[in-house]
Amino acid sequence: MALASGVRFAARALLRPWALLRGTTLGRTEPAAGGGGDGARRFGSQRVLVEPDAASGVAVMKLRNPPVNALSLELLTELVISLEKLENDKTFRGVILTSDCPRVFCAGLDLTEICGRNPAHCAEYWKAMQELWLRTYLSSLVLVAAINGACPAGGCIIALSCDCRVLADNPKYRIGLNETLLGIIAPFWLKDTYVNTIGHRASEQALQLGSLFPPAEALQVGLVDQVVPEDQVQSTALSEMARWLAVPDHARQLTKNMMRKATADRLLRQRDADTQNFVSFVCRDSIQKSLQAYLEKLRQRKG
Ligand SMILES: CC/C=C\C/C=C\C/C=C\C/C=C/C(=O)SCCNC(=O)CCNC(=O)[C@H](O)C(C)(C)COP(=O)(O)OP(=O)(O)OC[C@H]1O[C@@H](n2cnc3c(N)ncnc32)[C@H](O)[C@@H]1OP(=O)(O)O
Repeated sequence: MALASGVRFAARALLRPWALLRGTTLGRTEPAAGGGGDGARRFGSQRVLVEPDAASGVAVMKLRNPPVNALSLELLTELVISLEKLENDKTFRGVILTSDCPRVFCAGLDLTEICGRNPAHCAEYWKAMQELWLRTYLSSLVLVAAINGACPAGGCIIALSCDCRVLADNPKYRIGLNETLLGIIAPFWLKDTYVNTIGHRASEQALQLGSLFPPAEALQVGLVDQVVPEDQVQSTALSEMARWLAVPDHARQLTKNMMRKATADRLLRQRDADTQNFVSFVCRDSIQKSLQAYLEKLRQRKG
């Protein structure tokens, strides 16, 4: 499914050389764990490990930005590049998105990318977040989220952009859009994605309360599709992938586009306004203070 040319252009313009080169090993391949035949060679970058299996047409894409897979500008950029590489390789039909960090799938936006940063950086950062959402939400691939850890806010939106979600049955692994608890709000396209997944009334309540759902409640509200023992998340994600890949790609892709295009177009039509809105909102003194206080609280928790 071709993304709007504007998005492709934006992606290329966004993927500045330094972001690609800083500590990454883009393009370098290494044997996947356990060897494996042709096509089993890993590739990716410093923060995204891709384990492709050409025989099945499925790749496992692991977020590897310790300690909590906070969505730094580099991680956002590397995720877009890795996904684009797999989409352009017709060997692959599906991607399982998971975490290489223990206990956390993705901690959401890297708050250090917006706390104490200038408006120009916040704008660049938010464009990268928009781009990742557009890439995953509209991907021609089948995306299955194997959620093997905590999944708040920005991490939840990545999981929601996938076609389905498998969550480990650990009460510490909570998922949801908790932005209001930080004193911020989810932008309309996150709200739209939530509504498209769990419905308007459930979204209205969960967004206002900043709800982080434990597995049983996440399943009940429809935020995730399966809750399984932690050691069965990856195998269950593979089984779910097989179910989706049993459908002819073209028909599935056209149907996915029919279901999601209107939501994505809403952002595409007003990307710059959304960016300006984000920058003016997060750069307010009151919001900066709120985010700094939240970060401080996180850092003191271990004390
Ligand atoms: C009109 C609308 C306009 C604008 C909208 C405005 C904003 C955009 C809105 C929505 C989009 C998305 C927003 C977000 O994603 S905001 C971030 C939300 N994330 C969270 O609330 C999660 C915070 N983290 C945690 O709860 C825990 O860290 C976690 C459960 C993930 C893991 O716990 P654990 O005990 O394993 O680790 P910690 O000791 O807590 O953390 C380790 C280390 O990492 C730092 N950390 C954690 N999360 C973040 C983060 N999101 N950003 C940056 N740094 C983070 C933490 O401080 C520790 O650091 P250190 O002490 O230095 O080791």
